[in-house]
Amino acid sequence: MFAAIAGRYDRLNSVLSLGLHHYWRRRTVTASGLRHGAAVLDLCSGTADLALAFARRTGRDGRVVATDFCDAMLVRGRHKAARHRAPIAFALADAQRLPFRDASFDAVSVAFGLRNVDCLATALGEMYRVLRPGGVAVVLEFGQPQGAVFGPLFRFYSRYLLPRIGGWLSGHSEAYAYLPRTAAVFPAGARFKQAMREQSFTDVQARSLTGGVVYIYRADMPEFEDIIYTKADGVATVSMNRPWVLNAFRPRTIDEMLEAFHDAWYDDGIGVVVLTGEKSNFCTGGDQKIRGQGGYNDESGTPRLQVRNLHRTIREIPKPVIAKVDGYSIGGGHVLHVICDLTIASDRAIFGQTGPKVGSFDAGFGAMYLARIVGEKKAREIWYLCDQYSAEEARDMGLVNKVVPREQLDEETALWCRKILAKSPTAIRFMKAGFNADTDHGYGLQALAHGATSLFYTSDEATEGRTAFLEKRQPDFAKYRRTPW
Ligand SMILES: CC(C)(COP(=O)(O)OP(=O)(O)OC[C@H]1O[C@@H](n2cnc3c(N)ncnc32)[C@H](O)[C@@H]1OP(=O)(O)O)[C@@H](O)C(=O)NCCC(=O)NCCSC(=O)CCC(=O)c1ccccc1C(=O)O
Repeated sequence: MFAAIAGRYDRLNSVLSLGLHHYWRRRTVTASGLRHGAAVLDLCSGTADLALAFARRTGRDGRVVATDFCDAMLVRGRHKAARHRAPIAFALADAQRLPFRDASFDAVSVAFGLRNVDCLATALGEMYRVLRPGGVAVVLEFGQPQGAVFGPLFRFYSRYLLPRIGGWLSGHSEAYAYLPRTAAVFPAGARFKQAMREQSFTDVQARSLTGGVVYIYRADMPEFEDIIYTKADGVATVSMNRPWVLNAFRPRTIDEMLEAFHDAWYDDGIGVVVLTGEKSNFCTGGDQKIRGQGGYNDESGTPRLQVRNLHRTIREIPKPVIAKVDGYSIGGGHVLHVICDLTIASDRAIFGQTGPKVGSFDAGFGAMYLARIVGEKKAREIWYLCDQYSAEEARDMGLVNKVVPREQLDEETALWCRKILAKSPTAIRFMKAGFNADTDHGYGLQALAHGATSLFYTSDEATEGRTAFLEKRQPDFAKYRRTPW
């Protein structure tokens, strides 16, 4: 159908929109806020009008890639780009399976295309995937104008006049009956904003133009790569987002969590922080796959894990931190929930330490504060045996405040947040400081303990633990049992 109308597509766009489509596209480019030199991916480009508008904005140093699943449209776009000497690359591509690497564009745009895809969520997910952190998505799409006069007028135009004029000028009446049909059922406005939020876009905005005939949506790809950080109704949520390793963390993850916690600390609108993990797991501690000879390597290859600062920040932020735990809370991921003020767990949560199995330990708050919570004998059992404990067992030992069925975890956590937010923030702040005071002496111990862990990481014994995990075998520590110092 799209191939059949490609030849007359541009002229019909101008006739049917009374020339407004150029203005709408210019406004879309402006809404993106992009500058010279940016890399833009335009989806469902058709004859490349929006890609051309972007190319004018991003200039010679920029990169614009125009894609469509209809080759006949792209052929027209290619000729047009050549006529305008616009540096645009063209690619045949399905918006639901983009042939581009993760995080490779500053902006992804689409005009009048998303209502044609089979699965909107999949296409939005792909847009999110190829955007780099801090990038922007802009969508231009039809709305459904309301209002006592303009609404019925517009519906009359799109139901009766547009298909006739379109059919008459293009010779393909079905194509121009299809357009108003899909526009009328597209989830415009608030529903589309929600669809974008569900794909983790943040700061989603919608602006209606020409009385609601079209909407421009603009949304951000969060600056963070390893976490999802959101703020709503007085609650900041920090969610670890590396599901392929069950949310195990690397140096960048810890750096980003620190940044998010500091933002929540200084935001007067925030009264509670929720720490959680994406895709049904909390966290499984340090990422053993990037653990080198001296510890957890950052992207430049330097061992540098700011776990000590993160533990301090969770303790010191003058607002309660609630761990919302589903799935595994294991190793360094277990220590994180231990340090949080409160823990709410789903009935499928699993808790435990693994350090002595994988060549690691936390002899700081991970030992001392754990023992304060569950008692000396139990804390020693947890670290020496490295067993796993169910949510009910964790609750029975005082490690978890409440266990709820998985489907109630969000609502229960939100309820606890609301209860806290209704209380005096100063009273809560001083109560937290008072509770902390009892174990604040642990800071020196923590510095020594984490220093010892870093030194331990350089040893053959610790390397055996890590290597055994990666090779999926039991570690052999027998030869490291030496005469005590
Ligand atoms: C959590 C498991 C028990 C889950 O087991 P299972 O259900 O069988 O799933 P798997 O197939 O094992 O996992 C799926 C997939 O994820 C990968 N993965 C899981 N966890 C990690 C991880 N931590 N690092 C890297 N990769 C991980 C796993 O390999 C699979 O991938 P494939 O490619 O498919 O193989 C089990 O997964 C498990 O035991 N995981 C390891 C838990 C662990 O030992 N964590 C590290 C503990 S040490 C630590 O966290 C220190 C860091 C730290 O915080 C610290 C540093 C310095 C001083 C103090 C501290 C401190 O702890 O406070």
